[in-house]
Amino acid sequence: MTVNTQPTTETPDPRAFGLPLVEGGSLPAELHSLVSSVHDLIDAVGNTRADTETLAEAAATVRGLTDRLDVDRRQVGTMVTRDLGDGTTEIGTITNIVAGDTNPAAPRLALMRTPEGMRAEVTLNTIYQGPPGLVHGGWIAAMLDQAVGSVSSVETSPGLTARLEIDYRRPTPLFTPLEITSWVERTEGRKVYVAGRIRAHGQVTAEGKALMIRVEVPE
Ligand SMILES: CCCCCCCCCC(=O)SCCNC(=O)CCNC(=O)[C@H](O)C(C)(C)COP(=O)(O)OP(=O)(O)OC[C@H]1O[C@@H](n2cnc3c(N)ncnc32)[C@H](O)[C@@H]1OP(=O)(O)O
Repeated sequence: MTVNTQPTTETPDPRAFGLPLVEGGSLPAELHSLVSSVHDLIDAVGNTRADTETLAEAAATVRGLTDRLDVDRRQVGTMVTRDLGDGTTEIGTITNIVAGDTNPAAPRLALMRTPEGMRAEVTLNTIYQGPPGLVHGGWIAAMLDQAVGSVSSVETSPGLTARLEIDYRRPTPLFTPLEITSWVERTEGRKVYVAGRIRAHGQVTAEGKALMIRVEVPE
């Protein structure tokens, strides 16, 4: 078995595959503000006990806004650059459910590069609830998938998750700062073995191990 411990960095340009690429810094402040407002709206809708008249009025208002916004859609697969805090950038889909800049359902997980791999802090509201007051187990897996996928992409080259294994060590609380870290353990050709961890109050709540398969880019 050949073990390559010196990953190569080669990020293909998505435009070569017909995918639009947007500079993250070029997204207007008004769009960020809209995404943030709709994020808060989702939380409010999920928890409201408003009277039926208010609910009906809100539904009509939201329907009207949807119709106004849904006139000029981005192409599916639109990519965006994101600053990783160390002078490097990564490229990901703009509506990525975990980290997408324009996805109001995303918790805005901003992974930054560290000497060990990647790290993010996030505090989750009831949009991500599974058991009472706790983060949904599938969402924990989604966040770890993103964290390991991102570190694999940045430290080697973009790939897809072939295998993901999660150990749920303790309940992961809502409304609590969570620290998410990820790192590359080793690479073997196209196979990248990665791992990640979620901590709350310094205690590990979940750990993940994954196998990423680097995408073969045609010449
Ligand atoms: C870009 C910016 C940051 C992005 C972050 C994104 C994070 C989110 C990541 C995701 O959620 S990806 C979406 C979920 N994953 C998928 O949809 C992948 C679906 N599976 C596939 O498309 C293919 O199975 C895959 C590309 C993973 C592999 O297919 P290939 O045909 O390219 O590879 P192949 O099947 O020949 O396997 C290559 C090697 O990996 C091994 N392998 C593949 N799947 C495996 C598996 N499940 N378990 C163990 N080993 C596996 C396989 O045995 C082989 O080993 P050897 O080279 O030693 O022979």
